[in-house]
Amino acid sequence: MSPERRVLVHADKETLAAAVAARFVRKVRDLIEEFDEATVVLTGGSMGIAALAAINSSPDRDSIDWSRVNVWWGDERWLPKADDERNEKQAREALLDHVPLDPRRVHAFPSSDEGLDLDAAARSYADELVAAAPRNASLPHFDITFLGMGPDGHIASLFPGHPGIRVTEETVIAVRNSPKPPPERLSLTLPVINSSARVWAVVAGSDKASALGLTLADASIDEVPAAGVEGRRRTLFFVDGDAAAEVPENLIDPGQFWTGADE
Ligand SMILES: O=C(O)[C@H](O)[C@@H](O)[C@H](O)[C@H](O)COP(=O)(O)O
Repeated sequence: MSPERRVLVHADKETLAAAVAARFVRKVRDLIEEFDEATVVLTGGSMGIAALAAINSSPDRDSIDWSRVNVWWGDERWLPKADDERNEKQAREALLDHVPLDPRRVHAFPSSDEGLDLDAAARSYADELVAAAPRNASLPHFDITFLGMGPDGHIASLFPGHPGIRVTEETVIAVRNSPKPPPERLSLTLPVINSSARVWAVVAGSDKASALGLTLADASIDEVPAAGVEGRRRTLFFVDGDAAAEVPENLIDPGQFWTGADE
């Protein structure tokens, strides 16, 4: 495992979500102070949304200047805009609707009721990424990319055994036949996820233990997509005790007490 990857274990889902929230608030505040903005990429799934809800209930939530935060998504479920299962809708309800974001900085994936087909929607989000990229770059600078992980080791909508995990020429892909409903989705590709300065994977539950163990043992990305995740500066796996069951002892950081030079 790369030395830049760390596993931080927390007792249960609640303390895990609260720890992620505290670190997020601190880091985003620092980024805005230093660079005048911060860019985060959100995910769906239970822990991705639980982390957002924990940020919302953090006593320090309002210490962030939310008008300087840029929001993107790592993947989206191909559903109508108002569908309760859309990652965007869940993120809005958990956090985004409760903080004073600048709507022009919130970049949701297209929804299935906007008149685009799935492939056109992927191209449209790819164009949006290019449009937001600084000069001489092809992607925005992502500071923190959140990921959840499925029991099969999928991240975003990159599933084991699907060709999407190997796509490097595109930034956004249309996903069909997803084993996790709904079958049609949109996803950033692995190189885009890994372009992020920090990747924060939030993983809880005993059903994730085996995939997490394989991820940290550098399994093949065709079998365990999460094994390919690596932020440019730091990759943190925030996990609960149940998910950590198959993580070798020597890879477990002194937990929540670890603070790197750049978190
Ligand atoms: O749209 C989605 O479903 C996700 O973005 C997906 O990648 C999710 O993060 C994992 O499946 C983990 O989800 P759970 O935490 O619910 O297991």
